[in-house]
Amino acid sequence: MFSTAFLDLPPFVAAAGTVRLPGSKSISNRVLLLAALAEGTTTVHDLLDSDDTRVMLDALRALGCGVELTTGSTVRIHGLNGQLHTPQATLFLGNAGTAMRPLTAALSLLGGDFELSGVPRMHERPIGDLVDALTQLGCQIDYLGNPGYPPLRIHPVAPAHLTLDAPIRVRGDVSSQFLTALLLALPLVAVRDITIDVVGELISKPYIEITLNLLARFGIVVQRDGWQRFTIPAGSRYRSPGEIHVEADASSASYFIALGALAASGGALRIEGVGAESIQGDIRFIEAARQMGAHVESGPNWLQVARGAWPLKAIDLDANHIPDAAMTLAVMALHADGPSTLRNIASWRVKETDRIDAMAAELRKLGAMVEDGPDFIRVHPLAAADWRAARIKTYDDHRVAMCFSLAAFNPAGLPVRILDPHCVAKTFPDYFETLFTVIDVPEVPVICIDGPTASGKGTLAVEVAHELGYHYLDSGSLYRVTGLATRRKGLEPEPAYEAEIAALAETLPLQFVKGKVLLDGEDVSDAIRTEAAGMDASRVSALPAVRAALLALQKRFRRLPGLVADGRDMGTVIFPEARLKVFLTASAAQRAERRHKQLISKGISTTLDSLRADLEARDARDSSRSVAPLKPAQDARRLDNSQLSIAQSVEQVLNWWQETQPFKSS
Ligand SMILES: Nc1ncnc2c1ncn2[C@@H]1O[C@H](COP(=O)(O)OP(=O)(O)OP(=O)(O)O)[C@@H](O)[C@H]1O
Ligand SMILES: Nc1ccn([C@H]2C[C@H](O)[C@@H](COP(=O)(O)O)O2)c(=O)n1
Repeated sequence: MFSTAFLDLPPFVAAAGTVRLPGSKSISNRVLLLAALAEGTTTVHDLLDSDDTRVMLDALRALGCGVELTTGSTVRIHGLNGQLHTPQATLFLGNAGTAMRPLTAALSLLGGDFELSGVPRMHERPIGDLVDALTQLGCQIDYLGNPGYPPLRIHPVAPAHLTLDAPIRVRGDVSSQFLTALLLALPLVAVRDITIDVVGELISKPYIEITLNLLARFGIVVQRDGWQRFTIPAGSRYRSPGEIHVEADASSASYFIALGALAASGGALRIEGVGAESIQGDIRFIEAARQMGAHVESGPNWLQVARGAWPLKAIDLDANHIPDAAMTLAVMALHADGPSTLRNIASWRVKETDRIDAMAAELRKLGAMVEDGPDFIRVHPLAAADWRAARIKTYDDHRVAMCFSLAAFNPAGLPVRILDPHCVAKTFPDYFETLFTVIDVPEVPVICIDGPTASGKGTLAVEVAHELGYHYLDSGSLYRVTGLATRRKGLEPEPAYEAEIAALAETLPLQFVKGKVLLDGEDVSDAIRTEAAGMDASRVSALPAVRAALLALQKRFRRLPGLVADGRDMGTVIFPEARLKVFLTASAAQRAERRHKQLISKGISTTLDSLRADLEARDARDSSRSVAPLKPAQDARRLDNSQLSIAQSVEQVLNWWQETQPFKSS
């Protein structure tokens, strides 16, 4: 997951390959609650691991439910059988509507003292209609902040004091989660038939279908009269199905379906974990994508997508049945042959953010003309000349972030900056990493930092890579490991052994794991950092065959979203086309002092004078060798950091990097 302040996506040109999607959030959180309320143990496979499921799991633990995390994405839930072990708890539910709404209903009926709160946005998301419905039953719930919104306090009520004989009326036109919450919770008290009447036109019906489907898996068969009346039969009891598999998230599939529809070439994009037969309503995104021209095939638990019509065909769609996935259509609409309108999407306004406002504002930043109203959005296509490189605000809304990643696919070849990319953790923590496995870009960005020993290249490069979310290549470590392997083989790091050393370098069993350097599984991170190892590295690095042997390995570090590489010849030989090359220097006295401090802090005793002599000897060898000598690239920016702190050096390089980017500071 990217925890950086922003993530820059270079322009995409093609997409192909296979992605496996994480489990559905809607199914995961419903299954967790049902498993917790049920009798027996439920093993849940392919559970989504995300912010929203984590708050649900934490809440269940706080309520005394046994939660065992087994392998990977499998969780075992020991059901409470409708009886609370802990009738008092304070639950923080983040921004997870799929936890807040159903838990409010279930805990109101279970009899206990509870406080439910969330992040500030959760306290702006309405819950009054659900609280009103529960109050009709006799539940006692207080608002701790604004009436109609969390946080809430739930007071215990004896089952005998609940009024179950009259139909419970609940509004269906604000959020279908209110009805879902009642359907999931009312079997707890079904000593008689309990009827729910929906007031107003029920929105997002497919989500109710998921609820009914999963209730049936847990032994509750709800009788339905159209979409207006639902009856939970007397004597309903939750029974664990034993094992249950969570389908991959159909809403998450929408980004990859769109990608397949947008990708010009490169073959088809295969999506695994969800197929057209899915129980999730958002799978009907396929119909909308096909309507726009996408070529979509499906089989059991898979989808395959390729570009069909181009430009895409504009649509005018009542998107009430696919509220989440429909956001993806708004970005696809930029490539359509006319304006596209998404209607009946008022629920967008009460989601993680006001999604109509958010989508309109960010699409406009890309240069698009957008019209919007209380329950619709109309997006006009964007001509190549009108696209702008935008910094996309994500409003702590995972779907805004994921949708706008698709804007990196544009005819103008412009990058997109996604601000606060970590918001995808709500439902798809590895979204960007997954995206990077299937997209093709003309150029993966590289920043080169070259310079003499102890100038601070490594420190600077690691920090810059961290700020940008880029990969890091410490090319010196490759020569250092080669030097170590040379010694271990009983060879001298000299020209006489050039061929043998090059053969060693070619097949180094090297791994970089969590900042450690492993040689054949052994952690050699400290062994390669001694001054003697540095000297050996310098010697082997002067051998042309060794440099050639390490060339391909270094180039393989260039992966999305970008690379910061440090060494001696990053800008001159390995990545000569890099947009930013920095040649970092500091006075010999400063460098010797820094290295001295560094070694002392590691418990290695040495003297300043010997260190200075060593580093000057190393600089001389590195600069005078015949192949790839240490020297600034012609277009390198020089930075003498003798008088700069590490933070100042990092800031300078990041500023230079920003200067190479087309983003306006809007
Ligand atoms: N601008 C700076 N101001 C003060 N100290 C710094 C600065 N940059 C780096 N240092 C310190 O100098 C020491 C050497 O830095 P670093 O290991 O990053 O250098 P290097 O150029 O990568 O060395 P080598 O080429 O030998 O691997 C570290 O202890 C680091 O914290
Ligand atoms: N791109 C590179 C990186 C390193 N070397 C050589 C020369 C150095 O003295 C030695 C150790 O590098 P360090 O870890 O100090 O950065 O490796 C090189 O020739 N080319």
